[in-house]
Amino acid sequence: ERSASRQAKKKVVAVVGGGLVGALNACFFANRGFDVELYESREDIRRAKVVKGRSINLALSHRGRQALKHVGLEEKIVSQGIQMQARMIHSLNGKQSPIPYGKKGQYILSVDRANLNKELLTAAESYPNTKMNFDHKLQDWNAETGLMTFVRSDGSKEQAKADLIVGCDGAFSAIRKQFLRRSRFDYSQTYIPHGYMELTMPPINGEFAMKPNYLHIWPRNTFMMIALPNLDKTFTCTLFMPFEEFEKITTGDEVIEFFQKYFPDTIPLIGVNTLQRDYFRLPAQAMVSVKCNPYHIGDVCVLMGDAAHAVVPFYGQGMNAGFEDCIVFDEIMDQFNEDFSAVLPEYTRVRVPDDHAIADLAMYNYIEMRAHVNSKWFIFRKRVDNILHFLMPKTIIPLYTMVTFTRTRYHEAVKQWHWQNKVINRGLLLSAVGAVLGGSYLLIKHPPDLSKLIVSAEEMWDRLVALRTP
Ligand SMILES: Cc1cc2nc3c(=O)[nH]c(=O)nc-3n(C[C@H](O)[C@H](O)[C@H](O)COP(=O)(O)OP(=O)(O)OC[C@H]3O[C@@H](n4cnc5c(N)ncnc54)[C@H](O)[C@@H]3O)c2cc1C
Ligand SMILES: Cc1cnn(-c2ccc(OCc3ccccc3)c(C(=O)O)c2)c1-c1ccc(Cl)c(F)c1
Repeated sequence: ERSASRQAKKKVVAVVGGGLVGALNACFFANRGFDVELYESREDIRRAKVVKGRSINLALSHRGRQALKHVGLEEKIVSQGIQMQARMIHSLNGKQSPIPYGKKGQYILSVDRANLNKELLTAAESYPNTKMNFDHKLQDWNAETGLMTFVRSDGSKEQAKADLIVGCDGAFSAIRKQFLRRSRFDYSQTYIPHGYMELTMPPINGEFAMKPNYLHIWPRNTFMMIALPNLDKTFTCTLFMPFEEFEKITTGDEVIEFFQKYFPDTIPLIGVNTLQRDYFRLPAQAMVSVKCNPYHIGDVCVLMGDAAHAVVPFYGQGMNAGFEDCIVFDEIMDQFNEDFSAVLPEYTRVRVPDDHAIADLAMYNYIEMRAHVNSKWFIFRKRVDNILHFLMPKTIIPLYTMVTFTRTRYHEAVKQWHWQNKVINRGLLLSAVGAVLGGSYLLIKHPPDLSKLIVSAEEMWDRLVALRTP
């Protein structure tokens, strides 16, 4: 009877959304001994027949790896990823310039999205206290009672209750809908004018078409393209371009014309037919940035991952930020002894500033890259970053390094970056003033003999004229 009462005390946590963050979160809560009910609208992607489509990949970096480490999955996922040890910047003339991230051993990983999701679902399912409910699309839920209504693909409905509902149902979250009906809930969403399209770069003679251990980037201001390697020796290229530009390209010839103009080196690597086939396979997809606050309702519901903060993909941090949400929540559960009425408000207080900061940083990167960044500028900026970091490793840490290779809180990385910019600008100003003062001192101290100067200038002019006269 004691065990029954203990059994009765076990709380039920409903994780809505079995994507990357939901599946990982199920592991975190199952690890704590909760009864976890995972609800996912899609069928079990592990059972779906292997459709040899395009493999979509993502950049996994430190924050995401730390979350995987918490549930013992880091080694497994890292072993199935491909290291990208530097950026490879492709110039218009075909020149490739590798730029290290900074220190040796600092690399990001290209991981396959579907494979990662499957591994996380399998890990969640391995806990005896976790139940997987596929083909369960949340339709509505009640913030007072915690009662959820799910609809199945056969049209039938099911209801379920939980002590805690964790909304991990992505950028267009159904869980978040209830939040929107409540007062003092801040919400903003921004669609950017760019869309994205994924293209596959096949192997050439069974080998990678380009060097595999790099994040390949073609920065062309308005147009940008990146390529991440896959285990099957293909690259998944993502083309970012304004929708109005996508709409101008309507024929196979126009695709080649466009790539000839902006990404000429990729045509022989992707192949004309593959390029024309892939380009028209799917329309360009939209990118949305979502910010909201608070992330919780009472002690009943909390949002995590894209449901809480969808970010534009120009920092490669969306999944990493969502994975870090899981660690932060878990740490607060320890601090407040799993008391949801204290944990949820604290999670909002701690996490909102950081997720808003990465949303802003990703948008800043998008605007900066769209406006200024071609290959020369990209190379210049990153080389300056690396030199300053080398000269003053404790004072100047590139923003990308803080975001990608540390768990510095996102909003603190932004503060540090602003402070560093001030120091650098002040340093530049001082050295400019010093040069002017020093120069003028020398001119006053040792005035040049102007007559000699004029003679030598006249002599130079005569020589130039002589050169030009046949
Ligand atoms: C082009 C592009 C490139 C990106 N590149 C990177 C990158 O390099 N690195 C990185 O870290 N991030 C990247 N991201 C971001 C990353 O994809 C997302 O941050 C991540 O997928 C968020 O995971 P999530 O689980 O919160 O949401 P999702 O992955 O969207 O999962 C949500 C899940 O909820 C389910 N669901 C939805 N509605 C319901 C419902 N009503 N009931 C039940 N289930 C529901 C969905 O079926 C899905 O399985 C990129 C995003 C894009 C668009
Ligand atoms: C998937 C992924 C992982 N990281 N990054 C990333 C993003 C931005 C970066 O710098 C911005 C900058 C360069 C030069 C000047 C200002 C800002 C760097 C970098 O520093 O290498 C790396 C991406 C990515 C995603 C989309 C596009 Cl379009 C892209 F190019 C890269």
